Amino acid sequence: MLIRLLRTHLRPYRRLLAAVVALQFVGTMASLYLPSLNAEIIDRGVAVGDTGQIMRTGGWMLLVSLLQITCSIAAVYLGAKTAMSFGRDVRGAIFGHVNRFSAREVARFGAPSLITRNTNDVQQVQMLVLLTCTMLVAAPIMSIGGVVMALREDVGLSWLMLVCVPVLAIALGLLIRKMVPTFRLMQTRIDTVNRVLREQITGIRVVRAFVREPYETERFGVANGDLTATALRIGRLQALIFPLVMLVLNVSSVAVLWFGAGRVDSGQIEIGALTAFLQYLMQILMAVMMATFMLMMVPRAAVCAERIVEVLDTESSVAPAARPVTEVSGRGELELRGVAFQYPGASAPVLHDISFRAEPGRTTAIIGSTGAGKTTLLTLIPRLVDPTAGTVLVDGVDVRELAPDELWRRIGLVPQRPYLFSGTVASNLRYGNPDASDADLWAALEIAQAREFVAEMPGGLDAPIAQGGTNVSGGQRQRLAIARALVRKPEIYLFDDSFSALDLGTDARLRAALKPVTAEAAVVIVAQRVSTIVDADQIIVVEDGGVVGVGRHEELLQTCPTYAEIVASQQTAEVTA
Ligand SMILES: Nc1ncnc2c1ncn2[C@@H]1O[C@H](COP(=O)(O)OP(=O)(O)OP(=O)(O)O)[C@@H](O)[C@H]1O
Repeated sequence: MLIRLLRTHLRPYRRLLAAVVALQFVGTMASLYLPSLNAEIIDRGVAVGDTGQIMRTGGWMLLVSLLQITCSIAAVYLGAKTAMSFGRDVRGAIFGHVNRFSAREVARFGAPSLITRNTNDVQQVQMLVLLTCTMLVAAPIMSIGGVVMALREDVGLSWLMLVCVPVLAIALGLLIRKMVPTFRLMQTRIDTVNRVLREQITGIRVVRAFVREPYETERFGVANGDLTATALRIGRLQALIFPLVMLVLNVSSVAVLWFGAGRVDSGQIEIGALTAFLQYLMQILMAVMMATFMLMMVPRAAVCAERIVEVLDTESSVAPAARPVTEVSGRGELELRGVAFQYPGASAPVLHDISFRAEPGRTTAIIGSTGAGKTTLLTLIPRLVDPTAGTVLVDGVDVRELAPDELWRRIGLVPQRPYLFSGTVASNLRYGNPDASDADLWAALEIAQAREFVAEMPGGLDAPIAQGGTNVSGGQRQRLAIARALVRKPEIYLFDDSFSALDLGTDARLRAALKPVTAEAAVVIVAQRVSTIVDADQIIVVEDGGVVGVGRHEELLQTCPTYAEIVASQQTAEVTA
């Protein structure tokens, strides 16, 4: 998965990567050259008092150092650029893919996990790319080159490398092996913290109303504590890495000096060569450490890549047809034919054998007890989910065959719990029609009975709206959502209990104002209140997921006991109230 993700999303940066590799190569070669120049300056210059040699070799050292530094800086910069671009592309790909998900896939992953995958998980893989860009070439060249150069300086001390390098590699390897199982747990625990945090923030009013702060604090404390415990477990092991490397480096230095001193005394090696040998050994050990860091990142990045690819590989259950219909003639006639729907994991369908037709210029109302399946039914029309059986047709075309844009262009949905985006009143109203003029917005607000309160808001159309519309009342949010749908001028209006938060007078005025605007459109209204739908051209009575009555108000009072019961219960409630 990791390789696949890297291959796909690093492909556009092949040239950049090639430049990083080339710079790394030159920079590392320069690093490898420096200790031998060091040996030369000591043995041929300092030891024999040859100032000319010191100047010449010193000059070379300066040039080589400059080259090494320049290459390193450029490689790090270009490596970071590659990693950042990679991260941006993967985040964009996930965002675009999730955008096409149906409610089913979103529910499967859960919003907090989708957010973690698109942020923290991408960041982990991005860090691996950054580290790889910085060390992929440097580590192997430095270790192999270091061995070759060290042997050139003194073969007699080579056995020291055979001891120190494997000791460090094995010790680091053991540490990493202990860390790997914790990485997956770490990502899952980040998911959990995000979930609890999100629930607490979105449900803050309920938390307050039910005085559940202590409970929520404890719940967050547990999730937070678990995450910290996992991070600490990794941290404890990581904390051992640096001291371990330092220990091996120091012991190796002492060993080289100990054994090297004897060889210098007996004239088998010069002092400069001994210094160079020591530097090469340090370089090799540092390269081993760099490689270890990279290897340490790989398992965590692999877990994250797996989680990212899982999202990217998930096909939307409402994916468009291979050859979608892009042009449909008609005015937006809606038809449901034998539609059934079952939620994943549910034991029985929530809707079964639903058939009706909603014609342009007519209002179709759907009424039924709570939980009867009314909202579920509406979600099938714009393909938020697809039916498990039967067909939804718009102008005679199965919505699964229609190009998504063509379908959504025709539909204006006002959901039961409308969502407003952070921005302004105007940006929310223009959400489905960015070209709408201010006059269009005010006209829609007038119909939605929202003109007055928007005019009173500081800034009017430019008044700020908080994320989710939390700075306006439930009824105002509903009216803004209705205005947003009106600005769109769709052919099919779907109102899901959109008038429930309005008082009876506003409800009646709004419906009266809607009539001329929606005269040409097919209007489907889900409602709880009989008064909202009493004059509908057609009322569909839904009970336990099935249609138990179709007709006008008076007709249904005679023919449909469920409807008569709903009407009677609401009349009784009014009288008692
Ligand atoms: N995401 C879901 N997963 C599983 N079951 C669900 C889901 N959403 C709704 N249901 C179930 O489907 C049934 C129909 O729900 P739906 O929201 O469509 O009813 P409704 O008629 O709109 O109710 P209300 O009038 O209270 O809004 C209910 O029993 C509900 O518990």
